[in-house]
Amino acid sequence: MPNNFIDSAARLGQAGAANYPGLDAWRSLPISQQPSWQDEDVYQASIKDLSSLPPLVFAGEVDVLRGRLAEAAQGKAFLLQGGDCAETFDAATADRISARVRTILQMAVVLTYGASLPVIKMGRMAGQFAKPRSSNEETRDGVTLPAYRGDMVNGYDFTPESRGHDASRLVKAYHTSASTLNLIRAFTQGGFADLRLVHHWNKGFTQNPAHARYESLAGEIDRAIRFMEACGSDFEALKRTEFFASHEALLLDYERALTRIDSRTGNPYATSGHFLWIGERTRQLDSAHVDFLSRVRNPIGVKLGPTTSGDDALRLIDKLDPNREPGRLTFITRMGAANIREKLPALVQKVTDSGAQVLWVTDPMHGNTVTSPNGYKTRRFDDVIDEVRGFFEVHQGLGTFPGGMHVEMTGDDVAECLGGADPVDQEAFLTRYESVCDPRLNHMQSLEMAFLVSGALAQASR
Ligand SMILES: O=C[C@H](O)[C@H](O)COP(=O)(O)O
Ligand SMILES: C=C(OP(=O)(O)O)C(=O)O
Ligand SMILES: [Mn+2]
Repeated sequence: MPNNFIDSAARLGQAGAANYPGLDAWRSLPISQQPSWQDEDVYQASIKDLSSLPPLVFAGEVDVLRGRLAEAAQGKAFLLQGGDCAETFDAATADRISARVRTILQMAVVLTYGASLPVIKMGRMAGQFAKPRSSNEETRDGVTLPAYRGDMVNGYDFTPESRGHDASRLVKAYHTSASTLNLIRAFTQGGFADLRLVHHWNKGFTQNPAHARYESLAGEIDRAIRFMEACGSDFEALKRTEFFASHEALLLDYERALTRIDSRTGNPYATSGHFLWIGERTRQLDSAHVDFLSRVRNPIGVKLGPTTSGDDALRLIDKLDPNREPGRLTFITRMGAANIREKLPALVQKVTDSGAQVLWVTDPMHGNTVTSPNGYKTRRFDDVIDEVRGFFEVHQGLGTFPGGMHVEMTGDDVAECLGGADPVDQEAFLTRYESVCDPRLNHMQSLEMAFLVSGALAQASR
């Protein structure tokens, strides 16, 4: 992340946020997917703590990201957004975080090299701790308990104690986000992301076809760097990289308590992450989530599923991006491979005709979830790739820019999605399925996807 934001950090004030007009309007609007905290005192104390803790991100960084996303909306950059479906407190370790960051860096290199286009790197990381669920409850062997809603709300263990909604977890989520972000900043600014380590990022991952292909690409990059160095170029820009943090803005009490006023501009910023998105389940026009996110200056996203109409999209633009500011609003479509070619064109056409310039991103995960015959929530790699292909085809057909990709992935060698070049089968789920919510692409499947997308992106950016 850029280093020149100390000033805005000092200026981000909590005092002003307490009375800022409109920031609490959401409280009187319909709201869904919120916890029922079991202890009011713990809840009040947690919100008080969060309100006085330092911001996790700074307004200046958020503004930089808005600028980068504006470039993507104009076809001059590509957004790569990836990470766990649900981060957990236990997995916030150096090894797990570095594997994920490395995988995103590797995917970004593949995309940048293949398409000659800047790639904006963004983790579903350092705050992705709250989950919307289809059902409030989960039943196992005749026992029914509250559903797991992310580590910010309750525990994954299937016991009544663990599944109770405990507001002290809000504060733990903040601190876990802070330490995750600290490590990400150290990695991406402190030498780990130096492009001269392009080979090194591949170390420690299992040998597989994508690994081998990556090695050969890394060799080409090495040669190009050595050539440029021999020509006397100083590669300061290659030594570090920007990396942004994002999560679904689901628990509005948490988001509101971390909202601060930037005294440079007097505008409110959600400081829990650089980029926040509204989920498919909470994007109703007159809902609390849409209202709250309409009032912060961060770039924001909205997930759009297959039932979204062109009018829904236009109304969301009017509410969330009334000034039609490129970079402000990202539509993350998650139609499903079977629907995208049929449903996406009308949506994109309507938005384009309205003159709005949103950033279009594909989430090829959430419309392609199935249950495996042996009972695991999974996705077929081929369906995921098919949705990405459909996304590129639709945009190519309309002359619009396919500006990014949003994936649930990890740097670990898990078995959660079926298929890939070194195919994962359902038997592997028995020993290597680790996700507490949705299935993620493993390291190799993530790299493989980057290789498949880089060709399509090269064509789109020509
Ligand atoms: O990540 C997205 C949702 O939280 C998740 O897909 C919901 O899953 P469920 O249908 O098992 O509740
Ligand atoms: C909840 C999620 O997705 P969606 O809102 O698209 O279902 C998610 O991204 O984890
Ligand atoms: Mn998910």
